[in-house]
Amino acid sequence: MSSLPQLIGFTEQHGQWFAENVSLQAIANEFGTPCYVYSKKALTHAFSAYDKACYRKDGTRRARVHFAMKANSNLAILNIFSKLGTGFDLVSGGELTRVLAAGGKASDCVFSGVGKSRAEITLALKAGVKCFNVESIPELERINEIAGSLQLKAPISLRVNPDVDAKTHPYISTGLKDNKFGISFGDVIHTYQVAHQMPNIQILGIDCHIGSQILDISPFLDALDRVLSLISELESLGITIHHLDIGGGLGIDYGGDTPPDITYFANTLLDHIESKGFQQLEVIFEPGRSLVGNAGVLLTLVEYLKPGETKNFCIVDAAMNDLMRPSMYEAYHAIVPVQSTHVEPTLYDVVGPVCETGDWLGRDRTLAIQPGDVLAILSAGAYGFSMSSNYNTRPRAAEILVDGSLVHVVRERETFEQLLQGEKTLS
Ligand SMILES: Cc1ncc(COP(=O)(O)O)c(C=O)c1O
Ligand SMILES: N[C@@H](CCCC[NH3+])C(=O)O
Repeated sequence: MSSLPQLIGFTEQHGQWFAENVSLQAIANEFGTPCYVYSKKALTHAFSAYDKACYRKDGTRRARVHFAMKANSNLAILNIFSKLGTGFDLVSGGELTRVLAAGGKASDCVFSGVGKSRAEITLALKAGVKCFNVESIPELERINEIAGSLQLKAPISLRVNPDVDAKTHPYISTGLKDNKFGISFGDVIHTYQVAHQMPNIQILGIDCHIGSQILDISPFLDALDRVLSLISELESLGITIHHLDIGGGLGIDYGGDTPPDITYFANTLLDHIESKGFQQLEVIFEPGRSLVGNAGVLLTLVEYLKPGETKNFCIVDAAMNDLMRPSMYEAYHAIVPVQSTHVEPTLYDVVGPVCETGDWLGRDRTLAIQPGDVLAILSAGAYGFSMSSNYNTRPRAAEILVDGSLVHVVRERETFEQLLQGEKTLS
C-alpha cells in the first residue's frame, strides 16, 4: 500500500496538515510529541453514518450503535458518543468504570468477553448492564449463581461462533471454529435450553462478532444467515429472542483499502434481516474501528536520520508502545510530514527508540524530511492509544481533541512520577 486514506477532519493545505482548523505542527509545538490528535468532526461524521441507517424508511428506530470502546476509551470520546446516543460494548470492569465516569449509563452497555471474572460480573450486575454476551456454559453458570446471590435476574445473549471466514488478518478473525470466541454453532441451541432453565437468567438476545478490519459485506451476511436460522429454531422451542447483536468488524481505509460505505453497510444488513421476515428484532451494531480509526493521528518527531548499509532509518520519538499495530499485525499506517520541507525524498524505515527489532511504525516509506520535522501517522484513532503500554518505562502519549478551532487536552502526557506510582522497594 502506498496511497493515503480518505479522511474527514484531517486535510492537507499547501503542504501543511490540519486537524479541522488547527495546524498539526502548531499542536506538536504546543503540546509536544508523541501525541494523539482526534477530530470531533470525524467522530460525529462516522456516528451519523451508522445512525442514518438505524432509522428505517418509515421513521422507526430498528437498530442502535454500541461503540466497542476497546478501540478508543478516552473519556472525552466516550462522552461525545454517549451524548450522540450510542450505547457501549465493553469487555472489562475497567471499561464499565470508564463509561460511568464519562456520563454513560450501564443500562446502555453490553458486556462481551470470554473471561469475565466474578468481580466483573458482580460489578456489572449491580450497575445494571443491559446484557451479558455469554461465551460458554461455565460462564452462564457463574452469572446465574452471582445473580442469584444478589436476588437479580441477569439479562443475557449467547455469543454464537458462526464459523465463517471473515477474510482478515488471522489475529483479528474471531468467528472461526478454531477461535476461542463464542459458542460453537452446533452447541448453541442446547446452551440456550440450559440457560432457559436457569432461575436467575433472562434470555434477551443473540450475539455474534466475526472479526475486525473486514472489507467485504459477504462474511457478515453469511454469519447473519446462520444466526437468523438459530433464532427461528429457538422460537419454535418457545425461546424468544428480542435482539440481535451483530458485533462490529467493518474495516476502514488505511490507504488503498475500499471498505463499504458505513450507511450502505448498515442498511444492507438491516434490509437482509427484514427480508428474512425478522421485522421486530431490535438490532445492535458494535463498531469500534469504523467509528474512530480515521478520526485520529499520532504525531511524532523525527529525532535522527540514520543511514544503514541496506536501509535508511528514520528514528522517531513514538514507538511500538505508543502504536502497537505495525509490530503486532504488520499493519500499514500512512505516514506524512505535517509540514513539507524542500529536501530530497529518501526511502526510510520509520522506527522507534524501543529496544526491539519489531519496533517499527512504517517500512519502505519515501519521505522528504530532516531531523526536527514532525510526522503524522494516519488512521491511528482505533487501537492506538488504547493498546499503548509503558514498555521501556516510556510515559504514555498525550491525547488532544480538536473541535473546529478549539484544542482540548483530553489526556495529559504521563509523567515519570505517575509511571512509578504504586511501586515500592523492599523495606
Ligand atoms: C465483541 C466485539 N465487538 C466489537 C468489536 C469491534 O470491532 P471493530 O473495531 O472491528 O469494529 C470487537 C473487536 O474486534 C469485539 O471483539
Ligand atoms: N486490536 C486490533 C483489532 C482487534 C479487535 C478486538 N477484538 C487492531 O488493532 O486491529
